[in-house]
Amino acid sequence: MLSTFHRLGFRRSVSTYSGLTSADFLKQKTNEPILEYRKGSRERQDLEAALDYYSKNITDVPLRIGNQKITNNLERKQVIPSDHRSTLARYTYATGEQIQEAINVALEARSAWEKKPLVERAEILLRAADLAGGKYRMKLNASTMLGQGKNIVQAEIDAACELIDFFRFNAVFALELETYSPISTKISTNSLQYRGMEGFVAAIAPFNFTAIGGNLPTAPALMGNVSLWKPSDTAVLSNYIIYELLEEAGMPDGILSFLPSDGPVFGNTITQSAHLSAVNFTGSVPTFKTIWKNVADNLDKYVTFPKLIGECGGKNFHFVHPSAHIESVAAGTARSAWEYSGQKCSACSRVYAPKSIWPKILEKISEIHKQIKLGDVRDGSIFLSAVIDDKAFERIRGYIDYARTGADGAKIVLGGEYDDSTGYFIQPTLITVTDPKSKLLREEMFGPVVTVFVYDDKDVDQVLNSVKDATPFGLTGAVFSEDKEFLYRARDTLRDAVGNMYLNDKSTGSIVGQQPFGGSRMSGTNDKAGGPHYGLRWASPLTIKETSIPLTEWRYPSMD
Ligand SMILES: NC(=O)c1ccc[n+]([C@@H]2O[C@H](COP(=O)([O-])OP(=O)(O)OC[C@H]3O[C@@H](n4cnc5c(N)ncnc54)[C@H](O)[C@@H]3O)[C@@H](O)[C@H]2O)c1
Ligand SMILES: N[C@@H](CCC=O)C(=O)O
Repeated sequence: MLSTFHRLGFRRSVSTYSGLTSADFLKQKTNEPILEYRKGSRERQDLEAALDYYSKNITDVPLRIGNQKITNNLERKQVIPSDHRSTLARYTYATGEQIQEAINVALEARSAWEKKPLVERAEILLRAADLAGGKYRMKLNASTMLGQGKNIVQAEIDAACELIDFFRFNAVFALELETYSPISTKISTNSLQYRGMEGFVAAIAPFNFTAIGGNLPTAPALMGNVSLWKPSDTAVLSNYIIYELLEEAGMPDGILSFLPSDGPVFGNTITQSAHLSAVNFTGSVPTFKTIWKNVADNLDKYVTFPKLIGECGGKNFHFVHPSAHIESVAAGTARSAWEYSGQKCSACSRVYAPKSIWPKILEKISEIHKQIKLGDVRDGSIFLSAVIDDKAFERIRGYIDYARTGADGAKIVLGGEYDDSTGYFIQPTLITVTDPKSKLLREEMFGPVVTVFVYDDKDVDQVLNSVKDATPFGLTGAVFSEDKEFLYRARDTLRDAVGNMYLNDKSTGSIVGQQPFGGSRMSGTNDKAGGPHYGLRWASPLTIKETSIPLTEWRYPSMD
């Protein structure tokens, strides 16, 4: 495989901040290193310059359809959540007609793209990875920090490292798929081609991970598909920077259209097209259900059955056994529940803790809570910043106010304050409840709020069993126990309740190539982005049998 890249002129001369290039990656298959951004370092200075630039300049984001850059209107704004009077970018919504035009352009571009050798498409992603690691790294990080409310490290692990990893691992996993060939015999030569799907893919992205925005349209494109990319309204700028770097990496016109748009207008237009081949969605359960229902309503129209891939929400748990390592429960829970304001689909939002050690855990979490700083994303010392927008602020505030009434035996133990005068700030909050069926333990809040149910130690097995089916979700969960017999029993009991399980570790932080990610039940179709089989979801494999000895006999031997 390496020699193929060298033959194609894949050079080492690219400069990246971490020093790891795609050429190195092909030999080592390692994840993109996370930069530290210490004060005064080169990367910190460059990041601060990029933050300064985007803070002072409003960026215009066009629609991209084929070779057109459409900048009419630009009536919509992406604001900075921690300073919501400041505009980061201006953009416009694609109309239904423009989305239809993008479908036509994509269908036109599809045939030549799908016939290109996979290695040539992979090479574009590998070049894109190097651009993301070098020239574009600070643009990606600064736009993600300002637009999506991430602190330095949260932006770096997402917009730089995870994006780069998606590009590189997807490319290599796809090339590895191609190494399989079916058995051929004396009379027939058999082959399997990982053909792209007939039609177009609609890639619908969430706000919370820039890397997911980049992965949803490009993983299908790698496999020979054409994608309509609909970014989230609150991640338009960072997603467009990915579009630009892909263009620089050699992505031809028409393969990806960039279409900020009203969700229902986009959803209705793509599901009414006979040529929809797949939806690659990441976002909330209600939106995915709407899309699925739209597809069902249009089922008689389609040329091919559209594949529906959706990664959705969660109500992720930390289950603590009396033998658990207390510091690790406290640090893991504070990190998982509060970093990025609990806006990771995998964030811990419910904890089951035994009475015997809960006071010690709470003491440690309280110490952490005292040191945590909430503030503007440009302040390098913050742990978390504002939540994404006014709707999120209202939703999370509603849950905190519910807890404040004392319903379900709720008590706000840490945090509980909020203020949206400058930014959508919500303090990291910890609530205890006495009712194990409380909605605070069942519903996804998607904010920096964790709910704890303290159980009697003698009930540990009964509580473990109840966690299994306590919510409709099945995304992530963690068990903390130094008692290995219990740890593995819990792992087996909770097998259907998660797609990613953590033993003695927090429920967030999956890494491409290390923990392929996705959940089941209402958390999604569990296609494991970042894993070796993800590419298969975007192929419509074609099997070809070529016979060298003509078939002339029609009778079976048994007939004689
Ligand atoms: N499981 C995962 O891998 C994963 C990863 C990230 C986020 N998430 C989930 O995503 C959610 C947060 O993201 P969000 O707030 O951006 O989600 P969302 O459902 O509000 O929006 C997701 C996307 O769908 C679009 N949309 C809205 N209505 C639509 C319609 N009718 N048809 C087509 N598209 C439509 C939105 O504009 C946006 O681009 C949380 O529930 C989180 O758990 C899951
Ligand atoms: N891969 C991420 C979650 C993605 C969803 O938001 C994590 O596990 O931290």
